[in-house]
Amino acid sequence: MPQNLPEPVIVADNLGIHFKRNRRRRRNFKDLFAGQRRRSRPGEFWALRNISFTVQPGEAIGVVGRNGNGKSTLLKLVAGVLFPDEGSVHVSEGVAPLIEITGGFVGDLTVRDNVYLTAGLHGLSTREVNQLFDEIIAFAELEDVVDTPYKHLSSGMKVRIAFAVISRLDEPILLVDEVLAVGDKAFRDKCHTKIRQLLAEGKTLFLVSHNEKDLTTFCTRGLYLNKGELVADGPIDEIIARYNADNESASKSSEP
Ligand SMILES: Nc1ncnc2c1ncn2[C@@H]1O[C@H](COP(=O)(O)OP(=O)(O)OP(=O)(O)O)[C@@H](O)[C@H]1O
Repeated sequence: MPQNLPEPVIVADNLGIHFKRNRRRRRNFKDLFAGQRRRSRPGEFWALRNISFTVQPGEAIGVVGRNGNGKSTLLKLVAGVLFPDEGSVHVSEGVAPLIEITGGFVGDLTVRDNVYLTAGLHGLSTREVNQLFDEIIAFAELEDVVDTPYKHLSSGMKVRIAFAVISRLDEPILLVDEVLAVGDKAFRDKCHTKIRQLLAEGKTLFLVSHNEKDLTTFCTRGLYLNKGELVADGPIDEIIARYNADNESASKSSEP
């Protein structure tokens, strides 16, 4: 008898996106009607191409790859912050993204207003945010700056409040980019405990990290991106071993 697998929460099918070098580029509304098979123009390069994978609910996936190899771009595509130029990514559940240090927060708004805005955008009512607000601020340990404009916070403080909000959105999929590396050790430990709790509740995790310990602690499966291609998809230990082996040989070949 075939096993009844649950419906996947993320399906990436031949996903690709290209950027223009030396210029920030976002797809505009007109691009949406320009057809799926836009070819790369001069000065453009594929940041990701031919990426296909399926994620089941509750999986914890670590994304590895050297700097600039497309990890954050992949998370942004899953979060719906960027649109693909080729292929598609279908995400069937809500996503809580912690993908940039700003967490999508607005610099001129206070910490308080940003908490209400971000939680509101993810569907929480004002009453629900009222109930969660003190817990969020206490987790972030930012009681003293609740009415300070977000832009005046330090990098570590920004990550604290972003994580505190994002981790309480109760979305089934959590996307975490390298940002946690910015927090101090005590806060990182708190975040790790929270991530463990969310995984135990059955949430799906996508974690981009250069920290092997974090990857092996939280993730069971790894995706290895190299020059914008998905070169390996498998158990996290095997993926890390392959990534390390590739990098050792790369650093040896560049020795004088
Ligand atoms: N908006 C953009 N416009 C132009 N190029 C971009 C844009 N965003 C990313 N890139 C480029 O796409 C490539 C992949 O970037 P990405 O941030 O996904 O890499 P990464 O693997 O997350 O790197 P890191 O480990 O340093 O965080 C890089 O060459 C980067 O410069």
